[in-house]
Amino acid sequence: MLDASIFVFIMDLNIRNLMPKTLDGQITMEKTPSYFVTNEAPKRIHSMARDTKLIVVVRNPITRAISDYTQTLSKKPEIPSFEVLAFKNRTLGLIDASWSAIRIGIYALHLENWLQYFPLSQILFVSGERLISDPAGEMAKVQDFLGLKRIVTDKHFYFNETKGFPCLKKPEDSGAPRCLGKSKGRTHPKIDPDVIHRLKKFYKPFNMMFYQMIGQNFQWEQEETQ
Ligand SMILES: Nc1ncnc2c1ncn2[C@@H]1O[C@H](COP(=O)(O)OS(=O)(=O)O)[C@@H](OP(=O)(O)O)[C@H]1O
Repeated sequence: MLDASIFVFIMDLNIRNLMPKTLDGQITMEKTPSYFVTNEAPKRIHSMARDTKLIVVVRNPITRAISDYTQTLSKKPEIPSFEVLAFKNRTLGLIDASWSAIRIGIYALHLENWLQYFPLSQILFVSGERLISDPAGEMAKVQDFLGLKRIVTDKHFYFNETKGFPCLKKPEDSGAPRCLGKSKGRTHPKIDPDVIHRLKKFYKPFNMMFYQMIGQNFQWEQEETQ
């Protein structure tokens, strides 16, 4: 994940100059997880290319927070537990919304910033859950959104039992199947169910606001979270 300050620096250099040249009919894609939560990003991207199509992968914010924590933990094993970091005051049940792992999942808040510059029709929200359970279905939506022929289909994926995730088959060439790397799909630590319960209450109004803003309901409230 690109650090937000490095990202802003690259934007200042004018990212267009860093992109590969494209021919007519080709699309340039650029991916940085921190764009969505960087305040300056929508304004700068809009001033550079207002017709940019934006794709945002979202998953249950609680799972997202645990995933984020698991990633940090793998680099800094000495950090406090998730349960400790999640609260400002655990006795009062006060969630620490300034902790980035929690704050990033307040999708409605970040989206508000983007909607000042981009219409909803230019933004596709991809379900992180369906990207795992039905990667071809989710990729069909991505291809449609980008105005591409549906080249990537279920022929291209298989479920890898060892990885526990879908991987790429590469049916058209002789290349070996390819799964995402070790840093994707890590085992999450078990989190105290009371903390999960508190986080569900915390995120519910923000999730509702988000569903209303985008006219799409991800039903994260119905999920078993771990
Ligand atoms: N096919 C496949 N293989 C492996 N992992 C998959 C796949 N599809 C989605 N995921 C989920 O992607 C999560 C990692 O994505 P990141 O958020 O770290 O990506 S990034 O920061 O945008 O680069 C990662 O989160 P963790 O499970 O917490 O590691 C996965 O749940």
